[in-house]
Amino acid sequence: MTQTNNNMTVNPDLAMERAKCNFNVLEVTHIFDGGERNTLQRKKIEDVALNSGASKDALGEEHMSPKEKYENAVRKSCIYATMMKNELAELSGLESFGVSSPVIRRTADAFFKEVSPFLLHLGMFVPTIMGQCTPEQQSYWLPRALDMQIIGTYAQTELGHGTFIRGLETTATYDPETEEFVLHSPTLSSYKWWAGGLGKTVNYCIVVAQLYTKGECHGTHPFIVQIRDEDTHVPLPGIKVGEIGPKMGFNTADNGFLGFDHYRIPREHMLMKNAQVLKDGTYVKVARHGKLTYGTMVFVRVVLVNEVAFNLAKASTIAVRYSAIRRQSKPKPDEVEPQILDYVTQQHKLFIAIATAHALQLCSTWLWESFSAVLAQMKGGNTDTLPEFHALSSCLKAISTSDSAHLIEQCRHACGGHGYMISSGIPNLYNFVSATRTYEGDYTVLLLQTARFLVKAYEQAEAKKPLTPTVSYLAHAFSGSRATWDNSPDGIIRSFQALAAGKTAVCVTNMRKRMRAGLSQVDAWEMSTIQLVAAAEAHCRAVIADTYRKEIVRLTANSSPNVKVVMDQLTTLYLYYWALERTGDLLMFTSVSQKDLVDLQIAYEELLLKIRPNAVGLVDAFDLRDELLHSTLGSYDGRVYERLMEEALKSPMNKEPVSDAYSKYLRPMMKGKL
Ligand SMILES: CCCCCCCCCC/C=C\CCCCCC(=O)SCCNC(=O)CCNC(=O)[C@H](O)C(C)(C)COP(=O)(O)OP(=O)(O)OC[C@H]1O[C@@H](n2cnc3c(N)ncnc32)[C@H](O)[C@@H]1OP(=O)(O)O
Ligand SMILES: Cc1cc2nc3c(=O)[nH]c(=O)nc-3n(C[C@H](O)[C@H](O)[C@H](O)COP(=O)(O)OP(=O)(O)OC[C@H]3O[C@@H](n4cnc5c(N)ncnc54)[C@H](O)[C@@H]3O)c2cc1C
Repeated sequence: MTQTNNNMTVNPDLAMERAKCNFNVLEVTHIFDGGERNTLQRKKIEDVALNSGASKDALGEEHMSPKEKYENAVRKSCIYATMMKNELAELSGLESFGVSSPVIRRTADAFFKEVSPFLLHLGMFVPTIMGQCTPEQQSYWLPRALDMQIIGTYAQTELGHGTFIRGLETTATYDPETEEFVLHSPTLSSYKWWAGGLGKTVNYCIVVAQLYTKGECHGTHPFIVQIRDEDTHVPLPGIKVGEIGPKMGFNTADNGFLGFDHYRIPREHMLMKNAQVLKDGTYVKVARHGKLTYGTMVFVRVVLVNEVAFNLAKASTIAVRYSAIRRQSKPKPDEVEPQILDYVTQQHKLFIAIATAHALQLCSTWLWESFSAVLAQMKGGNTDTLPEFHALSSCLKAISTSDSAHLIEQCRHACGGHGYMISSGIPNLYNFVSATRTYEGDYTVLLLQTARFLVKAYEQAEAKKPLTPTVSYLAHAFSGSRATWDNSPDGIIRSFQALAAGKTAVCVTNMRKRMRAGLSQVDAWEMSTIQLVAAAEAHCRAVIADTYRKEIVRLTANSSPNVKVVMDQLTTLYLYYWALERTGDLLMFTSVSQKDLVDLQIAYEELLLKIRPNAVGLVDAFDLRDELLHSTLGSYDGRVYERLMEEALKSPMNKEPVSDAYSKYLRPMMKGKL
């Protein structure tokens, strides 16, 4: 039976959940939007972009051929880009194209079940122009890129190398005679591979290549390169470009390959903010830090934390709403089948997903603010805070993407068989987010970057030298006793820090032992990398827990009592969950006892029950319109079975009563005539 609510027919179980929610949902929405004003502005943007129906497809994307899917994605990208230039730019308060605006990103998702072929233009091409060009170069390229007169991508990865940037093989050799660079792909493995939009969409790209001048190699540098004619879009002579083929996801992103045959570009097309080649071929290093050319990657790592938090919020909204309408099994024979959300194991699967979406959302805002501060310092020529920020953004990118992918998959498990339907929305979310764990720096590789920093910080702490803020807890690593366990939120966070410090200490001790036994520093490091990754992970969990807790306390200081309670419950749940996931480590590095852990498990289970009545309210507070969810299971009205059937009937397989395959294959086989 269904019930009508605000002119909408709502599933009665969902209506009941909403009636029993005991906190003000809108207040929580405001917290995560960064204030009521932002919520109103976001809603206005969503109304303008989505009310016209321009984001909808006549036929579901999933029923289209790869070519149709791509063309449809380009069609909608063009509609959305035009909206951004006109209606949305002004509304979003952005002077120009909303390169990093989370609201613009969020709204764009309504247009694409997978991704836009323009993602790399906005996500990396434009940011690279902004971050790596001189002011003169910027004034030439940026207006054209922002106005979409040219469309670009970021071509760094090659067939042979993605992680090891210094190993890239594409060459850019300066020719002082003509004042040009000659781009060349000397081997098959030097072909650029993966860049989004490269296959068919873009006419320009940032190419990262080994710079040679006066016979000397100066390492990798970025160049802006035209690859297709601005009018006909035909690839230019000397360019070999195409699409790389079907992938697990990203199938509307036309990821491409690119090779150069002695292809010439003007000298001015090297992006010269950090290093220059003068007309006579003299190489001049401008930047004070050797890794500033990696700046766009750092930017995207920061953006990705927000991106995956948003996608996890979508998956948890779908799975929690579905769990409220789905009834299954009969544990008490005299009662009706319970909503699956009443099962404690289901709550264990889902509430951590909500809490993690909150934790990552708040960490992403905090990370963005830290990034802005680092950029401001670097403008003044000070790069002192960059190593700590690189370590921080690396581990947050690694852990946020990995946790989100895992929890989105857990949301799918929580939806049983129906979660496996493309129309549930969850498979597309998983396919998108699982790629974020790999691109922009693989999980292991980035955690090892953080571990490098941790080991150095540990050595500084050992020498009683000052420590930077995110690792200041390492100063307590030398007390000689195990950290005292205490199950208050602050106590648990201190334990997480003790755990990170303890794991780092073990790594340092083992590496020193191995070196004393005759191993080189490189080999001793390599042999310790399993533990180094674990130390970096522990450090990151301590940072996330600390930031989440502090931010929630700060942001709810003036909230109504029930909002304070439910937000406190969720942060506590997050801390308990991770403490219980790491009991072995806690036993190694803190004074926690077996009894403490048994008590903590019981406290965790009781907390799940306290959160249970507010579960639907909590996901409603993400305020995700149906157009953003793309889900038969997660829509606001909970008409799950009706939507599943409606979607099934749209399948082209249902257009004819008998499939052609019957007369072609089945019938002959069954009649013994094949
Ligand atoms: C509608 C609106 C849209 C808005 C846009 C929204 C965006 C949405 C989000 C999605 C956006 C885009 C989609 C993205 C698609 C994917 C794109 C890509 O994948 S591009 C390719 C990315 N590639 C990588 O990330 C490669 C990973 N590898 C590396 O980063 C490096 O090779 C390495 C760090 C692993 C190693 O570099 P190397 O030069 O070899 O350095 P060493 O290990 O020797 O370390 C030396 C030293 O340098 C320090 N270091 C390294 N990197 C940095 C850095 N970035 N900043 C500062 N310092 C750095 C390192 O710590 C070492 O320091 P020591 O002091 O010596 O320890
Ligand atoms: C959907 C998608 C979109 C992409 N878009 C772009 C794009 O637009 N532009 C672009 O330039 N690139 C893009 N990429 C490429 C991406 O950046 C790389 O795939 C990524 O950086 C990983 O590098 P790799 O593929 O070389 O992996 P590899 O480095 O070969 O990794 C393979 C395995 O080896 C391990 N490994 C590698 N090095 C080490 C080490 N030093 N220590 C320990 N373990 C190690 C890794 O952990 C991993 O398990 C994209 C990739 C995907 C999947």
